[in-house]
Amino acid sequence: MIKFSQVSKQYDRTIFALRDITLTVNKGDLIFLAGPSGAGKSTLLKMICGIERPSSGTLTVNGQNVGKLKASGIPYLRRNLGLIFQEQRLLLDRSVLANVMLPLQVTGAQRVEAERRSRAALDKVGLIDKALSLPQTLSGGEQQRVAIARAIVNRPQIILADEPTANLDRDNADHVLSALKSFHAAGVTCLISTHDEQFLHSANHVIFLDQGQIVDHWQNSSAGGGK
Ligand SMILES: Nc1ncnc2c1ncn2[C@@H]1O[C@H](COP(=O)(O)OP(=O)(O)OP(=O)(O)O)[C@@H](O)[C@H]1O
Repeated sequence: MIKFSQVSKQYDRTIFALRDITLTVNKGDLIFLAGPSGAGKSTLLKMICGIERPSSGTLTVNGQNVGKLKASGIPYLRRNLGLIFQEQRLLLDRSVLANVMLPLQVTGAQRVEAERRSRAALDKVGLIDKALSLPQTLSGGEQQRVAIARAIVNRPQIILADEPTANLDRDNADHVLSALKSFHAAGVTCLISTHDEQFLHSANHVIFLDQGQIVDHWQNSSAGGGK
């Protein structure tokens, strides 16, 4: 589904954000990316959705070679991706429901259908009662769950989440984690970067990055996680 073959990314001559990454993500995987600040976690996620391109090596996502995609091919690539990135903030002057409906309206869905699906997405993250509220009246954790609803409303095959629990308290972080796990349980492939020990504690599949390289990769097929 996602295949990195000896992929490196240099932002300039001196900084290797990623170095010689070889990695396969299979359909239905739930993978956490861990590692210190600057390790390359965000860069890896940004390459999968075409925000950044490989400097060398080959990256394919659903059979598409990301390094060779024209700019006009990027929206097509992202059609199958649900993105949860810090930079993609909610529009503060629109209701929660309107925010979640946006991706559907961009792809030309009928308003009634867009609203029905958006309400269903909000229901899944436990926020249907906030549909008509403005985002700033919600807590940080609730806003993050709205961002998750917006990311999944197009029924993506893959969710990419960059530090989805950053700045959240334990309760809200747990809500966010369980929302993501429920999409994984429904068959969605998830890649999640995190510093959150609690996330990692319950994880079955973790890739550790340091200075742009994979330094450890562990996978436990039984429930409960651990090395
Ligand atoms: N747009 C950019 N231009 C130049 N250098 C960048 C850019 N984005 C990231 N870098 C550098 O690339 C390296 C990897 O950064 P990246 O954001 O991928 O790490 P990270 O593991 O996600 O860190 P954090 O946990 O702090 O978010 C760092 O040295 C960073 O300074």
